[in-house]
Amino acid sequence: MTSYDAAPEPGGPAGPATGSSRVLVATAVPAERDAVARALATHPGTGVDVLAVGVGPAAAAAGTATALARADAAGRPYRLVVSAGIGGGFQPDAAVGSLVVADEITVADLGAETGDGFLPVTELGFGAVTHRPPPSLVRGAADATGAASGTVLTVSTVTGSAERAALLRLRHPRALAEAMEGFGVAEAAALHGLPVMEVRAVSNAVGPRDRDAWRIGAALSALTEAFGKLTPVLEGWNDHD
Ligand SMILES: O=C(O)c1cccc(C(=O)CC[C@H]2O[C@@H](n3cnc4c(=O)[nH]cnc43)[C@H](O)[C@@H]2O)c1
Repeated sequence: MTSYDAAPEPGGPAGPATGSSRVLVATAVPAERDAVARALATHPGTGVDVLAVGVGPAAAAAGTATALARADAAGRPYRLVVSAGIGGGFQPDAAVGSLVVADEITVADLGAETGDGFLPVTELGFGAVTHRPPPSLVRGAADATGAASGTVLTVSTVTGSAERAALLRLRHPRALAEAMEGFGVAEAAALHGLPVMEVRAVSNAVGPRDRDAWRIGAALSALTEAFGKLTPVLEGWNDHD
């Protein structure tokens, strides 16, 4: 079953009888949702739902948590959550049009500025800044799609300068891409005790803002192609890490 924009209604149509086979894919915007849905349409009966939950970590966390709670209440819980969409790629490691699977989902700007630099919220004694997807799932996804695996950063502000891009890479040397939802989706999944992964098709280079250079169409096509290969991996994966 593929859902659009709202969480599946409790007791609603379609979907497998048992809840344990279900996977939730959360995108930011409808164009990304539709790109994933095009691939899911070639794999009918998968039990993979895709929702557009909004742009940014707060909308992503709220929308994902709501979908997970509704599914629980309906007695048809999800077993895996995927954050997916387009993203910025750090050059030269993640070229425009390429695919990145996160082995770490890290929020880059949750913390405090101090006289000695940025302190992540964990160093202030709170919360988390990183979620780690199951290694076997990351490997399976990367093998199936040809994606590179590395850290995907979650930012509330799209990077717009070479200086900021360089600073992010200095703080996160394994970062391949940045986007705006992964950490929010991961926090919602963690709240429900579920594993999470993130897949990004690179639409633009992280760096000086040049919106005309964003290759959104190519990235959305790459996302569709990726989910064509990824869907059997999501279906077949079991949490035995
Ligand atoms: O204008 C369109 O047609 C269109 C179609 C699909 C998606 C978009 C977006 O603007 C999606 C915003 C979404 O993309 C992520 N993103 C993409 N590049 C970056 C980046 O360099 N830094 C951070 N985030 C990026 C992000 O997750 C946004 O939610 C437009």
